[in-house]
Amino acid sequence: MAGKPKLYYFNGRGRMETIRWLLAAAGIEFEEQFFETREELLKLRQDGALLFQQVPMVEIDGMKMVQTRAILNYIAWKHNLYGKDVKERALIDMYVEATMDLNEIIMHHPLQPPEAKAKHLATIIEKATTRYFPVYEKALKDHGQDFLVGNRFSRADVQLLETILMAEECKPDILSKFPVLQAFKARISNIPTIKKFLQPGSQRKPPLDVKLLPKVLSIFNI
Ligand SMILES: N[C@@H](CCC(=O)N[C@@H](CS[C@H](CC=O)c1ccccc1)C(=O)NCC(=O)O)C(=O)O
Repeated sequence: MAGKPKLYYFNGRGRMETIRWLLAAAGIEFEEQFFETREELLKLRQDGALLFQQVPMVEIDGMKMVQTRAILNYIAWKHNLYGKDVKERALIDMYVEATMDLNEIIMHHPLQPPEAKAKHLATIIEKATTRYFPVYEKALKDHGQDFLVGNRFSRADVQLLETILMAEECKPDILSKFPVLQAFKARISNIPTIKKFLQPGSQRKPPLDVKLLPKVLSIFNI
């Protein structure tokens, strides 16, 4: 039996956070190898551990997986969080690709220069409340079920909850016009594996501390 998955990244959310969420939701314990300096990233490269010289990298089932979506797809498929057939998977893919689009904007917020922050935040709020959240609100309202797809817990529920919580960090009342999403958030947050991940002391990471920004920028040579 392979050991626990091992995640290689800096000690922050970035692109690795959704992977942490999905492993935790699936009840899979994982280890983390944080790097603090660019030299540590370069060493991983020199060791040939990074297929495209980038992280996230996850050692799982004898593989050194890279590319966030590939890693997420593998975990979801392996732990039956990807629907019951190809059509449910197609719907799940549409929903999660959209959550990742919104996540991408949100995760880059801390990297914005001070003079661009207000406008960038306004964009996050506008996209979340006019393009993305109305779709999920309607989907849940129309089929009247507990979960987004096939009335069964899937990665779509996990990734939407992660995105909702990140959006609320940007604007605490961002769900004020989405009562069905408010109920969805409470319901999915109460799933035991997710409830545990939301407890203090779990491997869930906080929003990027602005004091850590210079370190992240130097690690990735941005
Ligand atoms: N397609 C791939 C892309 C993976 C990817 O962009 N990895 C990056 C670190 S994460 C990034 C760092 C700043 O951009 C970040 C950090 C914080 C927030 C958002 C992004 C990397 O390794 N940069 C070194 C290099 O590209 O030489 C995947 O989905 O896995």
